[in-house]
Amino acid sequence: MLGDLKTSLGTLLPLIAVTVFSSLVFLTLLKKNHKVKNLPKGSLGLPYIGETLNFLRAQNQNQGVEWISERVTKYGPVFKTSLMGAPTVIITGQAGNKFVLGSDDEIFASKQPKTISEISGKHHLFELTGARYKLIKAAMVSFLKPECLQHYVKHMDDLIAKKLHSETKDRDTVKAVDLMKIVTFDVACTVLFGIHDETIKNDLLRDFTIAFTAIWSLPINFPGTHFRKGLEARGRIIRRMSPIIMKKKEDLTKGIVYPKTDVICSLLALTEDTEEPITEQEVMDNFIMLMIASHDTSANLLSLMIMKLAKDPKIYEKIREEQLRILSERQGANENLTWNEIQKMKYTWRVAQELMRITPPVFGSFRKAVKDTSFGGYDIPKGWQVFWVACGTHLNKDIFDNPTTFDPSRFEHPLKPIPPYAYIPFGAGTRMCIGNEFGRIETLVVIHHLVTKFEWSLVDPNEAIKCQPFPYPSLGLPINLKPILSSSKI
Ligand code: HEM
Repeated sequence: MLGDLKTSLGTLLPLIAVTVFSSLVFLTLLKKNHKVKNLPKGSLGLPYIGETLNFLRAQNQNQGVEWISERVTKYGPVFKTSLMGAPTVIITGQAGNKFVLGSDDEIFASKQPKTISEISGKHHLFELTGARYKLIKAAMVSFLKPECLQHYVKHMDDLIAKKLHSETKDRDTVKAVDLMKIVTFDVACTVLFGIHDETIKNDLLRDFTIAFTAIWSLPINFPGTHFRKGLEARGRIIRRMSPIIMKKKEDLTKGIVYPKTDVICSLLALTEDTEEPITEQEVMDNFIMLMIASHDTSANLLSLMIMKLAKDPKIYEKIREEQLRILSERQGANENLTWNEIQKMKYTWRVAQELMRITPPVFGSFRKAVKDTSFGGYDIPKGWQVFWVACGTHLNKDIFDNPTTFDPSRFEHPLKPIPPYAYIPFGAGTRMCIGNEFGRIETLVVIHHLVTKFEWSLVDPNEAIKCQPFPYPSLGLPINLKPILSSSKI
């Protein structure tokens, strides 16, 4: 992000133009709101830039929670700021989460920063509302619901075991973040999208890596910027994927594949059932969006788990015990994990839940007020952004006792029930994550293979976390990895 600013003087010229133009838009938005009497307290900072750089700097230093809590202390749980070029109201707390996440499209539209919509496209779930949103979401959910996913456990298990083996073979040290990104990308390509060709997968991974970086840059379309490189990567992804999508369409008509074969097929199958058939553009944009939504989030959770397990041998041992017990109770000659075995991984998942409580992969997300509304006694003008954050409830001592203590057992026997909209690593309400079950299975299978086959230690036990915007170890988490040779049934 700051690298973009430094590239060259040439880069700054379009930035100035964008800033001047956007400042005018920004001032117009504010002017329009002159009738609004009671805006939340807080600072809008400079026009357009607002408090963006300050916020991103805090995120980069893993101080996002502190950035929010300083303002909550100063202004209260609902406060105004300006982020990513637009006036923004940040709403914290359980009632606030319920208001933002529980409201429908008529009050808040799902709204992503320009970089996301330009790179992932404008025809996917995050950008859609109304009947089209429901239709496309239903097609994806038909593949992602547990009843369907349980048929893919064996496939995922095979893929993950092979990938972990091939990527760590003859290596004493690996960067765990890269390893997890490679594994989750491979699973998404193969299981979600039915792409099996290794060369295509490698090319796609290269371009998606460029696209991921561009999503968190300044939206300056100029040679050399991350954003321009991201748009070029999008072009290459489209050229590579078009023939694959066309072929699946033909195969679907011939009955060679069927809607539940993968997510692309389930989207293409919509063509026959709707008055307004699904377009290739819609399939493409939803493919790109889903790849972005599914891959980095799970890789992030897994990287944090690898870090936690290396730092806390007691938790590593308890998870390993659970996983070995599952293997020892296995009947017959089955070599693969089963759906039932996944359901037995209760402690392992509680560790993941507790990690996502303290360090959620998704810090928060934007909405846009579709009409004037109000919350907590303050007005929220039409056109303003609203930002919900997980930390407002995840670290609240009235909801979670000793909120900074890492204690997976709080998800086993909670002393008091967790209220709705308080634990939200996957969001909540209408726009709640539809891939949570896929993410859960993938995480548990990877951890199963890691703890039953490997021991590892951190190269730098003091490695810091940096939010980019996901909270990744800043050096990519290099680990010394050692295979465990003695376990039976492994
Ligand atoms: C640990 C893994 C994951 C985490 C922490 C996570 C988190 C989230 C969160 C917080 C949201 C809500 C965003 C908002 O309200 O603006 C969301 C939405 C979404 N996620 Fe996930 N996610 C994960 C894995 C996945 C996977 C594996 C997939 C796909 C297979 C996926 C697909 C989606 C989609 C499509 C949405 C948008 C839903 C909608 O707008 O209706 N996610 N995710």
